[in-house]
Amino acid sequence: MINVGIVGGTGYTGVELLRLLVLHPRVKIKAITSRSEAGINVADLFTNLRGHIDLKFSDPADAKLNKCDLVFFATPNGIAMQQAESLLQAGVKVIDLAADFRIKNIAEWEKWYGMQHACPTLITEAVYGLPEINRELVKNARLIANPGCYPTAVQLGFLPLIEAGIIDVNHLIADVKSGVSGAGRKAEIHTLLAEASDNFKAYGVPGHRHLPEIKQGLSNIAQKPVNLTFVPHLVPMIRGIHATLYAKLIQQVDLQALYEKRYQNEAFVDVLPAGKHPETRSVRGSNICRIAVHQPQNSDTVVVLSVTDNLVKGAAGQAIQNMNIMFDLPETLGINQVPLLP
Ligand SMILES: NC(=O)C1=CN([C@@H]2O[C@H](COP(=O)(O)OP(=O)(O)OC[C@H]3O[C@@H](n4cnc5c(N)ncnc54)[C@H](OP(=O)(O)O)[C@@H]3O)[C@@H](O)[C@H]2O)C=CC1
Ligand SMILES: CC(=O)N[C@@H](CCC(=O)OP(=O)(O)O)C(=O)O
Repeated sequence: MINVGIVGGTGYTGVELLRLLVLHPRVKIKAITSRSEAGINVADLFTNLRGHIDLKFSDPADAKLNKCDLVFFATPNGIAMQQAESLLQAGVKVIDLAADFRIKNIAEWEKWYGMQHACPTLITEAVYGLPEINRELVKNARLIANPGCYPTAVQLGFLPLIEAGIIDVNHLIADVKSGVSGAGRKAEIHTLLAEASDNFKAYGVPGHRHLPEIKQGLSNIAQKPVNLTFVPHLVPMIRGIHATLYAKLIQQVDLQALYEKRYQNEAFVDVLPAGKHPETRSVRGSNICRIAVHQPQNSDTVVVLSVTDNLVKGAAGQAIQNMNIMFDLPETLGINQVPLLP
């Protein structure tokens, strides 16, 4: 069994990790931390877990994390970087769901995240955990930077086009919508029911912190710098990411065949038949990214639609996918749930 610790067990990604891990046949959850709920039974706070878990939240300072085989950080940015080094030294693997180890250029990270990096020496070693690109590196990793929710949907959507070298990478556009759980469980005015429901707005247009992450990933695939306009939106739904991606074709190929071939061996990427439009509810609660590729009116513009559940393929599910790969388990173990409809 893999002995697992979760730091930040009361946030939305933390409780999603719990929902998936309590039924994972090769995992034993040893510790779940919360500063605000320390001493409280996990199943008293999250009643969906009643009958599945018999643990109390512990304060992060008291949790015996260095006795675990793996620790997930489901914490705000800037927390994992303070503890990763000592855990690795104790032989514990680390998966950070936040952004502490995602960006290789430290000055760039410090600019976007507004803090000094506490552990720059580990950035080179950290593996960006998008298995569809980095599976071989994930296998031997000790430290995983789990991708952001927007970056997962956008990178998987653009990937086949960039790998094939058939689009102009200087003018990429990602128009992306997120449900409000993407903002986390902490109280904030913009996620109040009266603010977020029956409303729809863009935000972060001058610059969102996922922009450098997506550009870094796409530039690695292209093996040259890419230019991207990224516009996130908040939509009145709870879960889900819907990315509409635009690029200019510089070469005509059978796009449907390209996407089907690229993802034919990927358990968690589903390419829809030609002409279809994926819906966020078709992936809700699952680790699947569903993609459709279109070339409207046979013009030179390709439009890709990519949907995920931000809390699963965009966070907890992808983190468990990485864990399965790191521990040489079947990649789908414990995370092949059928999406919830309606
Ligand atoms: N929501 C989403 O869709 C996605 C989120 N992420 C990232 O995952 C991480 C967690 O997100 P989410 O679950 O939404 O966040 P939440 O705000 O919902 O939860 C944060 C959790 O971290 C704990 N925490 C906060 N501060 C500290 C601290 N200083 N030390 C230890 N624990 C702390 C909180 O519990 P307590 O205060 O009681 O200790 C809480 O359990 C974030 O970095 C987020 O950006 C990534 C992809 C998608
Ligand atoms: C809707 C919403 O507010 N989304 C969050 C991003 C989601 C997130 O969790 O950011 P990381 O993946 O980098 O951790 C935002 O725009 O700040």
